[in-house]
Amino acid sequence: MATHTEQLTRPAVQLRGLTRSFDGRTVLDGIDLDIPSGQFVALLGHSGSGKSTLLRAVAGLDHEVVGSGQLTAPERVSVVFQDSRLLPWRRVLDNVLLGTNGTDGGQRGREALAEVGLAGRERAWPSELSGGEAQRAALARSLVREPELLLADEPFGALDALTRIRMHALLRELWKRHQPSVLLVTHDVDEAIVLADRVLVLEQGRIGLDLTIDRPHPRSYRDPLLGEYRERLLAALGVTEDHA
Ligand SMILES: Nc1ncnc2c1ncn2[C@@H]1O[C@H](COP(=O)(O)OP(=O)(O)OP(=O)(O)O)[C@@H](O)[C@H]1O
Repeated sequence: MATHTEQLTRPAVQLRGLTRSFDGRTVLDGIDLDIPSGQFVALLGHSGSGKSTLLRAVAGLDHEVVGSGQLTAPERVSVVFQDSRLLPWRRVLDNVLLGTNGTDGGQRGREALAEVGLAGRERAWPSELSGGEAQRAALARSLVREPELLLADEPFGALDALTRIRMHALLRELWKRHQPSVLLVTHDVDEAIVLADRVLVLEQGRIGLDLTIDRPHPRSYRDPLLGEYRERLLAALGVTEDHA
């Protein structure tokens, strides 16, 4: 049995030898990963490299991955996807409260909506929200569960560039306030280095690069030191910026 000290220092997420194949093709090839409690981690990789597969496994949504290795994750996990997945026939507050016991008359849901800047929109229908507002509502829905781990799969991928930047600030602010561990899947190198304290690159079924971003927050996209991280990540992804 784990001692009290071991429980306190144990990482929020612990993967050992996690493997997943589809039709005989190996997508995750023995992934080892520890995410300390409260760390904000971004996961980069080319399309088809297995980012969503890894996230789904950590979320407990992939039953076939069980038995391929060791997977430990917290009990309270929230997942946010690229589309908000709000139920169109429920008002915004009812969407946020979905799956909660609602014993406080929806108070926590109202607070979560206020936190993401949607106070006053509780009774709106999802169809009345913009894409950015719908993602804010999705974040509010994830918050009411007070997750120890927030998993986000390209949550801002469908938003315009300006909205995305505002959402970056919001996510970071929510993280600072609630301190969940975060695993954010993204295609966007800049998004990863502006938001995360650690960026992983998934390639050929393994973590090819594990980079700590040692810069204070809030980070500026124009910080020249972030440029160095950017180059390392692009190199790990095999991307050259030479368009000449
Ligand atoms: N349920 C499934 N059945 C068969 N193949 C799958 C399944 N889920 C994922 N795959 C395959 O596994 C590989 C990795 O997919 P995954 O969605 O994890 O990649 P990704 O890195 O998230 O890609 P993207 O950035 O394009 O979303 C792909 O080749 C995909 O076709």
